[in-house]
Amino acid sequence: MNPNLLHLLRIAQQPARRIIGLMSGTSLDGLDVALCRCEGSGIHTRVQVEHFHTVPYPEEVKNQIREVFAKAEISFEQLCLLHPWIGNLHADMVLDCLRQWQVAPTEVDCIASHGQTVYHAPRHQHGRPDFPNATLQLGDGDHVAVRTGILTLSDFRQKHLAAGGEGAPLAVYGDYLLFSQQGEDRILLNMGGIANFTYLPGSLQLAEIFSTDVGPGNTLLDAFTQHYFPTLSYDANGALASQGQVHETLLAALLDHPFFQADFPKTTGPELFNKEYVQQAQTRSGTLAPSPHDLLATLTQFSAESIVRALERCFPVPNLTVYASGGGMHNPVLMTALRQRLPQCRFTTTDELGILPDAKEAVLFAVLANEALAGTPETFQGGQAGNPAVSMGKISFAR
Ligand SMILES: Nc1ncnc2c1ncn2[C@@H]1O[C@H](COP(=O)(O)OP(=O)(O)OP(=O)(O)O)[C@@H](O)[C@H]1O
Ligand SMILES: CC(=O)N[C@H]1[C@@H]2OC[C@@H](O2)[C@@H](O)[C@@H]1O[C@H](C)C(=O)O
Repeated sequence: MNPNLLHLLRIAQQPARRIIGLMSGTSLDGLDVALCRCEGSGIHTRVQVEHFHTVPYPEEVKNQIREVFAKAEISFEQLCLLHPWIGNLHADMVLDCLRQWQVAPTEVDCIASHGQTVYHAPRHQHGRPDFPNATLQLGDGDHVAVRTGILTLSDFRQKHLAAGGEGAPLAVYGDYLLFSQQGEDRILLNMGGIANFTYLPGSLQLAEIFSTDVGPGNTLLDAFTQHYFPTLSYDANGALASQGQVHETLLAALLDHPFFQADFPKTTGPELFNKEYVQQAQTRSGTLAPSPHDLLATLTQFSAESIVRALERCFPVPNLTVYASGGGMHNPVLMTALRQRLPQCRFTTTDELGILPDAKEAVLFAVLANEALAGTPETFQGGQAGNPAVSMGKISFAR
C-alpha cells in the first residue's frame, strides 16, 4: 500500500489531530492562520486554538490578486500563474508562523487550506440557466503540501457545489458542531467582506439550521475608503463614517435590489456589491455627490440594515443571542446601528463561546478538514437544502 495512505489512516484514527486552518477572505487583508487541536469528530468535536495569527498581505500581493479578483474579464495567464503562486505564498506564511510558534511541521497533522476566493458565481448572480453554481478559490493544495511537508486538504467548496449547494456559506457545518446549545436560539453573525449568519435553534433540530449570506459587510466600506483616502485600507473604528450623515434616499436605493428579496439561503460577493453597484444606486436616487464621510456613513448603515432586514425576515420577532465575528465587529458605528435596530437581541462575540472572533473562519476550516478525516457525512443528514451531507476538501499528500 502507498505509505501516504497509511499515514492518512493513522491521522484519521488518532483521538485528536493538530490541524492548521487557513482562511483568506474577500477583504484581501491577509491570511488567517489558526493552529487547532481538534479532538473527536461530529457533535463530539472539541477545538482548542493553540496559536492564531493574521499574516497581512503585502501591497504587492493584494495588487497581483486584484488583477483577477471579482472581475468577469481577466488575463488568463495571470489566473494560471496565481494558482501555484498563492499556494506557495500561503505555504511560506504557514512556515513563518510555525517558526515563530516554535512548532515543527512534523508536529502538525494536516493543513486545511481554503485558498483565495477570486470569483463567486451562484446561478442567481451569473444568470445563465445552462450553467451551474460556481466558485473559484486559488492557491493549489499540492503546492501547500509539498512546500510545507504537511498533508493538506483544500478546495472545500467544490463538493458543496457538486452536491447542490452554492459553495457557501460553509460556516454552518462548523458552527453546528461547535456552537449549538440546547435551549438558546443562536445567531452566529460573521461580518467580513461579505456578511453572513448561521441560525442554530435551541431545539437542536438539524432541519431548522441554516446559513446564508445577507449582503455587504465591509467590502463597500473598504472600497470607498481606499478610493477617497488612498493611504487607508479600511475605515478604522468607523472614524470616517462617524463624521458623516446617512442619506436616506441613497440608502433606500441601495436596499432596492432583487438579491434582498430572494429566498434564503443565498450567497453573494464583491462581483455584485462593488463600486458600480453604489454608483448605480446614486444615479437612480439622484444623490450623485455625497461627501466621502456621508457616503461612508450611508454604506455603514446599508451593511447594518441588510443584516437587520435579513434577520427580521427569517425571525419575525428576533429574540436571539447574536455572536459576532469577523472584522466588522471592530467597527463601533456598525455595531451601534445593529444594536439600535435590534434592541431585543443580545449582542456578544464568539469569544464568549471560547473562539477568538478573528480566528473563527480559519478554525471552521480546520473543523471541516477534521470531519473529512475522522467524521462522517451522515452527521449532517436531514439538514436543510443548502447544507448537503458531504465530506469536503481534496487531499494533497506532501510526497
Ligand atoms: N478596527 C476596525 N474598525 C473597522 N473595521 C475593521 C476594523 N478591523 C477590521 N475591520 C474590517 O474588517 C475587514 C476584515 O474582516 P475579515 O478579515 O473578517 O474579512 P474576510 O475574512 O476577508 O472576509 P469574508 O469573511 O467576507 O471572506 C477589514 O477589511 C475592515 O473592513
Ligand atoms: C465564495 C466565498 O469565499 N464566500 C465567502 C465570503 O466571505 C463571507 C461570505 O462570503 C461566505 O459565504 C464565505 O465564507 C465563509 C467562510 C463561509 O463559507 O462560511
